[in-house]
Amino acid sequence: MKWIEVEASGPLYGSVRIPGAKNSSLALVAAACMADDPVTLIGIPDLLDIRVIGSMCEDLGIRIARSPIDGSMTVDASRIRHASLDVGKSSSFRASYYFVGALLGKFGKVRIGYPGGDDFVSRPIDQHIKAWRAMGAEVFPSDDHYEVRASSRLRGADIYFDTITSGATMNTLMAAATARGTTILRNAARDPEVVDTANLLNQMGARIVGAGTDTIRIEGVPSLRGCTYQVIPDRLIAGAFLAAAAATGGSVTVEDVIPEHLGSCLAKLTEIGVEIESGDTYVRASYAGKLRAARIRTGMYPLFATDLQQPFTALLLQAPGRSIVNDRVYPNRFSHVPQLRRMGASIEIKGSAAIIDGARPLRGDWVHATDVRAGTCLVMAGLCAEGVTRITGVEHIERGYEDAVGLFRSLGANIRFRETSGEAEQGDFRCSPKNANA
Ligand SMILES: CC(=O)N[C@H]1[C@@H](OP(=O)(O)OP(=O)(O)OC[C@H]2O[C@@H](n3ccc(=O)[nH]c3=O)[C@H](O)[C@@H]2O)O[C@H](CO)[C@@H](O)[C@@H]1O
Ligand SMILES: C=C(OP(=O)(O)O)C(=O)O
Repeated sequence: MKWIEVEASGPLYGSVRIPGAKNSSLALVAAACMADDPVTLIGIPDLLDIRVIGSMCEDLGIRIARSPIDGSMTVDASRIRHASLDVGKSSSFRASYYFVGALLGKFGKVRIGYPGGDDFVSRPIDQHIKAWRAMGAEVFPSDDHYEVRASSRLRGADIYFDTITSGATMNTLMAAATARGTTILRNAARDPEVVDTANLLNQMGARIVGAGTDTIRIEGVPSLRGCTYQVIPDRLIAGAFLAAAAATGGSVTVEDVIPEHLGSCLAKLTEIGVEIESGDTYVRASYAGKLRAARIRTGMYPLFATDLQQPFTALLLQAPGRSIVNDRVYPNRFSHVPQLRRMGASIEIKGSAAIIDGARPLRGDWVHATDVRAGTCLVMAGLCAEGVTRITGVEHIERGYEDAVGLFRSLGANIRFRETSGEAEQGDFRCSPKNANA
């Protein structure tokens, strides 16, 4: 068994270089598979999901190579043989559905496992399906996988998304890039990851305008070519480190970021009383003597990201008074809350909101991370708690961070991996990991 052990470490100080964005990288690697010759992607993080994609691609005859010099990834899909993806692999992460958008045009048929990834009770893909159907494809569900088939070349369509979804917007961008005619996406997501995907596709020869606004127009082209492209920095990792700086009373600079991508995050930090300084490619967050309670309501970009609500919950646990964190994107995304309660936090869930009474002492315990951002939240809580916090569910944290432990350590955090080959020794732990969800 593997877990992360965290102890109160005092204020975090220093700088971290922010890696490439996971949520962009997942789409960019799939998009790169559409080109007739190699695409080199710079800055793709070495994450679990990316490694699974690599192995899945190799099954299809796509060659993936990492440069030993700069870590750039070259995707060579010139010899792709089919689009029948391994069901187990494609079901182990959320964004496998991008391979439908990417490969449907070329093969007219994609077979793939249902999307996995973090479980927030409900994560429908009805808007992806709506778009594929509008472009002339049909979806055939089976027990553990689904198949999407189009009997002729996909055709451009006028698609209105019933809800703003980054996944369906990016997926449809890929499908439309080589479809016949014009596609218009209305009520499209405006996330930086959408713009990043459109920018890569355009560099591969696609004709996409309007990415970053709610209406995107795509003129289909017959084929796409290779190029070299750099992924954007991970705004969610950057936001989490800025929140961690404030929660521990320290000062952290995130480097190699695009500060504009952090607009709502920085606004909230300022509201909470954190001092922010930013330049062209960096942001520094510093504790300014006092934290203030706040209200946070998540929404799609440029609103406050649902992926930042958990780190901000850990921050607000340190702010005196009552804070309210309302998740409008995933109303059930509160698996971190019972874990924080085990540590002594006063948090109640009412509907889609977590009501936090802050500045109560936290104590270390065994806790379990059920998703990427819950893991970050628990690490932050552990840094502020008395005693030792032991976090299981490490594999979820590793889905989002190449080296979470190393990055926190570089800022002075008392944090390390622990591993036993068998059962934990009796008396070693205050509660067994199996009970950590209680
Ligand atoms: C791999 C990846 O990029 N994951 C991110 C992506 O997930 P993902 O792309 O899955 O999330 P979406 O942007 O699609 O979801 C946004 C909202 O739309 C809803 N929806 C989505 C699709 C659909 O067909 N029908 C539907 O109703 C969802 O339930 C959610 O309420 O954006 C989420 C919201 O910013 C983030 O939390 C995830 O980290
Ligand atoms: C929810 C997330 O990831 P995924 O969509 O891949 O499950 C996340 O990155 O916070």
